[in-house]
Amino acid sequence: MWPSIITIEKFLDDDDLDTIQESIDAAAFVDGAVSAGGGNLDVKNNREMAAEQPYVEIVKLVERAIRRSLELNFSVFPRAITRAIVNRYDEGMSYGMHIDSPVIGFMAQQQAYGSFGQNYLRSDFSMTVFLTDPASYDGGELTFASPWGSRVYKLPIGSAVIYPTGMPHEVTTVTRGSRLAAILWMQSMIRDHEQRRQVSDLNVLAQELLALDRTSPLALKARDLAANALRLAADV
Ligand SMILES: O=C(O)CCC(=O)C(=O)O
Ligand SMILES: [Fe+2]
Repeated sequence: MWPSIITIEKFLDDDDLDTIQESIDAAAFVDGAVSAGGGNLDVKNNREMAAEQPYVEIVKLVERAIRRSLELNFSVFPRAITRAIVNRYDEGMSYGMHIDSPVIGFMAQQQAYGSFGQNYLRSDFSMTVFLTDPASYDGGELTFASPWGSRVYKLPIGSAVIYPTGMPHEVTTVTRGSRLAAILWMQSMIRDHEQRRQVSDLNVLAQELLALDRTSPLALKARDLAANALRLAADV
């Protein structure tokens, strides 16, 4: 069964967003074709931030936000993440229905960093962090062809959506303004979706019991169970 699509409100805080806006204003953008994977070149029409200083600042903030998000860590259990891409869709741009590469780096024409096979990452989850106020653009909806039907996401600035990477998705044409987002891929410590869900439920339960009473024997038992379940399942 597919894992569900997760949304995280205020994934980035106001300070992060202020710094990011300064970086965006200072940045140069190049053709997004440089990172089109697995035969998606024909449907990809967007731009992405050049790999220069303002971009490095954004990558740092996004990574810090990943580390501090309990919700993300206890649902994805990230083992490795790609560097974020900051993409941009101006009026008339879109990314047609596609699926992302199952292994980032594998058969990549443009991004062959290092020797062959280095830096491969199994993409269990994809993530979009919205960097534009939705009132300032029309269109640009991240839309999934999910097993539960079509699902549309156009979230507030600073919010994020995380989805299982195999799920077909598109970004519809922007018809007014510009839509910017940071996107990245994550490999989970736990490959199997059902097993990951179990470990996740246990860890969330333990957190909730500990929040009620950090010293209750029940909470401590749940903590140990959750930790041991993760230790058993984690492939690190
Ligand atoms: O901009 C987005 O929200 C998603 C972009 C995307 O699907 C991709 O780059 O593979
Ligand atoms: Fe995609």
